[in-house]
Amino acid sequence: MHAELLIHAEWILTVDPENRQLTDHAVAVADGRIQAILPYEEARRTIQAEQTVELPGHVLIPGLINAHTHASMSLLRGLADDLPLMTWLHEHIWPTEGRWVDAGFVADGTRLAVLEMLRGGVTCYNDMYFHPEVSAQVTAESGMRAVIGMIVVDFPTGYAASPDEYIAKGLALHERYRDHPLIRVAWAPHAPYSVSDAPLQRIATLAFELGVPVHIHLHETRDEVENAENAHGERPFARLDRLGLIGPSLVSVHMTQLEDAEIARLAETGASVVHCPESNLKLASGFCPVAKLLEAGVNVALGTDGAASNNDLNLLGEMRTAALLGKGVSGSASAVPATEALRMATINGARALGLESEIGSIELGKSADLVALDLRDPHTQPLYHPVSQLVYAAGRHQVRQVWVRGRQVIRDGAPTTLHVAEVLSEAQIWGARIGG
Ligand SMILES: CSC[C@H]1O[C@@H](n2cnc3c(O)ncnc32)[C@H](O)[C@@H]1O
Ligand SMILES: [Zn+2]
Repeated sequence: MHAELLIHAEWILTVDPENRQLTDHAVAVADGRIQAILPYEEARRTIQAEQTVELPGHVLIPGLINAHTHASMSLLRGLADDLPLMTWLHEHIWPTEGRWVDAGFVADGTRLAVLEMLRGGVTCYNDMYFHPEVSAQVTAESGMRAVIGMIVVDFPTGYAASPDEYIAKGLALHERYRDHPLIRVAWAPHAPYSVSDAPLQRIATLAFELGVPVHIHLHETRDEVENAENAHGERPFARLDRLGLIGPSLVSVHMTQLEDAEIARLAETGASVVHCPESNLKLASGFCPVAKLLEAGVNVALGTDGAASNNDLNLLGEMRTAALLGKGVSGSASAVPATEALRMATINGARALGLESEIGSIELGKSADLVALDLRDPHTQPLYHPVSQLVYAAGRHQVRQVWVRGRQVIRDGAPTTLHVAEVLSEAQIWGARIGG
């Protein structure tokens, strides 16, 4: 058998339905896809590889999936800290966005975020931000994978003037990326409090027709739910259900306020939840009942949210926080074990984004979106269970090799498609402009 690439790793965590942990195996890649997973000796005998990468002491995992972020908000990292959500948004973030966000901001911010994420082993992200056509282009150029949000809000911004215009721009984006190998699109109405019934109903119809996900902030804080109940006598979840949005394409982000009946409804309809533990902690938004959701059979993925509320785009850190917080919130040390946190950051993210047949696990025929971490560091030794070191102890500097669709985008810790000094210099210029 001929392969373009053979990756020989000391451990492989497949995250496939059998959740295999393989030792001394190799993954063969052809045409950007996983062609074989074999014991290394057998691979050596049977596969003619153009390139072999030897990874002693490394664990190979599926690329991590950041299921909710606002990539270009990386340029607003550290601008306004230690505030609750609504003060942070209304008094700091939205005024700053109104003044500074344009296509150039989104290009430079997305590049900074893509660089940070690739270096942290994230190979795919789900975005919601202004000028999505710019994020899509920058991401595709960097060789990363993304689901780009076709954003909708009721109010005018520098990007669009009305819900109809946001939707028209979204449809144009969908058309532009219809057959792209790395870029997909999703509807991204910002939140129930910022998008009214008519555009939400139209989005429900269009999502069904186009077969794309609907990505929305939902039940982020108790205030959000109480304000809606006081104003309209209805919880936002019930309103979205009435408008036809609770279903298999729903990617509901945050969900810190959930009643048992809502959890049952999520499970029954096949909707996904994206848990953003660090953003929820930093904004003191509340706690998503992850253990209960998993128990009920709801698909729970992991996201960082934007770097302005996290303040990093580190999925390794997010797995650790999710595993620890899941135990704290449920009162059970067995809740959200390391293997589950890894599933949330990989296959569950893929499922939420409608990409389960393509990414999220190391399986035959799937895209070769792969990450190798070197565990030969004092804080990840000795090694009883690779998944334990990965989730509870590993850091981003241990991400050494990253491939997306079989293309190496990080080699020995350094990007192959982005120029670090240039990306940092543009970020510093924006920092001086905005802060000065
Ligand atoms: C319509 S573009 C996205 C919009 O969302 C804002 N945002 C960033 N983080 C959050 C959050 O945690 N909750 C609600 N809205 C958020 C961002 O600043 C953009 O304006
Ligand atoms: Zn968000």
